[in-house]
Amino acid sequence: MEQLAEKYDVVVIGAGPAGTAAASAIKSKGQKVALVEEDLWGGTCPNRGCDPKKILYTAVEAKKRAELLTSNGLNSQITLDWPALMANKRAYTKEISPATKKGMENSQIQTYVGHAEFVADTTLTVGEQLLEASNFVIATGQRPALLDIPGQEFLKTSTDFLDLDDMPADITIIGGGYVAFELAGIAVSAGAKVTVLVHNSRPLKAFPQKLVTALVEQLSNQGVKFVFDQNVIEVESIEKGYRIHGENDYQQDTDMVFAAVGRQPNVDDLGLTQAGVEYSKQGVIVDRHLRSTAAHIYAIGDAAASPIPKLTPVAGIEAKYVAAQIAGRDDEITYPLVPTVVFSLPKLAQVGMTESQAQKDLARYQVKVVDMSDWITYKRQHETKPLVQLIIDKMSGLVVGGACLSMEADEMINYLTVLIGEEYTAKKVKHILWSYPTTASDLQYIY
Ligand SMILES: Cc1cc2nc3c(=O)[nH]c(=O)nc-3n(C[C@H](O)[C@H](O)[C@H](O)COP(=O)(O)OP(=O)(O)OC[C@H]3O[C@@H](n4cnc5c(N)ncnc54)[C@H](O)[C@@H]3O)c2cc1C
Ligand SMILES: NC(=O)c1ccc[n+]([C@@H]2O[C@H](COP(=O)([O-])OP(=O)(O)OC[C@H]3O[C@@H](n4cnc5c(N)ncnc54)[C@H](O)[C@@H]3O)[C@@H](O)[C@H]2O)c1
Repeated sequence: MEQLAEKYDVVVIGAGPAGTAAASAIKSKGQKVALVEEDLWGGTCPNRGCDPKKILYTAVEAKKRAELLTSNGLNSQITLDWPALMANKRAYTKEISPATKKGMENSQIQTYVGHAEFVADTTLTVGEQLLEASNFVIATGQRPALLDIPGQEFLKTSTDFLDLDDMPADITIIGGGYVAFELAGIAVSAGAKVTVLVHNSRPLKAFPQKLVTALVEQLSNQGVKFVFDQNVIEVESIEKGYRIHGENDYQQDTDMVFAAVGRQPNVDDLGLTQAGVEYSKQGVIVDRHLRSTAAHIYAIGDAAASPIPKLTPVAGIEAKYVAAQIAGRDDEITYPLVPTVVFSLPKLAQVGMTESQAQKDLARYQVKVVDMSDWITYKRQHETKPLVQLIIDKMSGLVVGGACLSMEADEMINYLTVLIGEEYTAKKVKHILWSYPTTASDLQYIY
């Protein structure tokens, strides 16, 4: 007997920040919505990404700030208690999945547990269940990429790191992006010997060279060993831990190896071909309306191959946009400025025009780097070489891009996001009465 399909206006696949926000926004517009999740409700960010990382980082940050004040007013030696810190993290994350699912159900969103797979362009299966809808939203996110090398099975990922029972004595991280720099900072602070293997000589490529070089220097001073221009070709299991083999006879033994070499979209086992949805290595191919090649199927968040940083606030904006599109709006998506922070030691943040974009037109743009070491904020904290970089449009005099390396970079970048986005002139910034002495009051010296 043929199985009857449950019918919805919209089925959303994936209950991460993108999918939950989309389902809520679509429901609030009066549509009948189902949301499918095969793993943890809430997705990557609160379960194995931003939030657990930030919980671990909060202790790391406190330790770092205390260390900077040692001999300058603080005496005690602070060490991280990894198992207790992990218990603190788990106390937070264990509530996320059930609470998120319940929250969706309380909003009258129909929830399904299992793997969604299209069987036609209007129908998908979740286990034995058939779901039919007029519109679909693919919000399936990404998973850590691994390396296609012998010993691939020994590689751990950021997900494993953020749930380690104990911090190993010696870890190696392969990669030179966000994850590598964040995990390195946490691990070295927790007492591990850390090696970062980068396959080229330019880590954190999207960030300004000078600030990245300063970050590498500061992490190195804290004990992180960076090895550049080294391609890993094999990971071998040995009696105690692993032996990493690289090109040119490079060899190194370690207790645990983490791959931090990017993320790959969860699109390959979704039955997309049956639905007429095209995809690439970057994710579901979408137009400026976030519509896939099947016009009634949208893709948002990390699963979409849109040219915008893959971050939680971006997923949220795309979710609300798609809900409005499904409800009848037809404008192209526009993004506000997207600030981004690498939570390392110290933090590295950026917003707006980048250094490499400015360098293509130096007749128009000025790149200005300011060393903030002598300012009260950084003197009192005893920070090593805090830097800020501004990109200034010489024609208008406006700041159009900013980057910052310091323990205050996350807050500084939020201020810059507002000032750049709202096109504040230097005169206007200097006219604002900021509370003093704070990160915000430093803005008057930068502009
Ligand atoms: C270690 C780490 C740290 C990060 N830190 C930050 C940060 O500090 N700030 C920031 O803004 N961003 C950060 N990010 C990025 C952020 O987590 C993502 O951008 C965000 O989670 C994307 O949301 P999403 O809903 O698109 O995808 P996800 O959160 O990945 O959710 C997708 C969901 O879809 C489900 N799914 C997949 N396939 C199917 C299927 N076929 N059927 C049913 N369900 C399916 C998955 O199980 C998952 O729950 C970090 C990421 C990582 C890995
Ligand atoms: N604070 C944050 O906002 C935050 C934190 C973590 C992750 N994220 C998100 O997750 C994404 C993934 O982070 P990530 O660090 O894994 O990726 P990434 O894209 O930031 O960096 C990947 C790194 O791996 C290197 N690499 C690529 N292929 C390689 C190979 N075959 N061998 C060796 N090295 C290789 C790249 O050169 C690069 O240095 C980020 O782009 C971001 O969207 C955000």
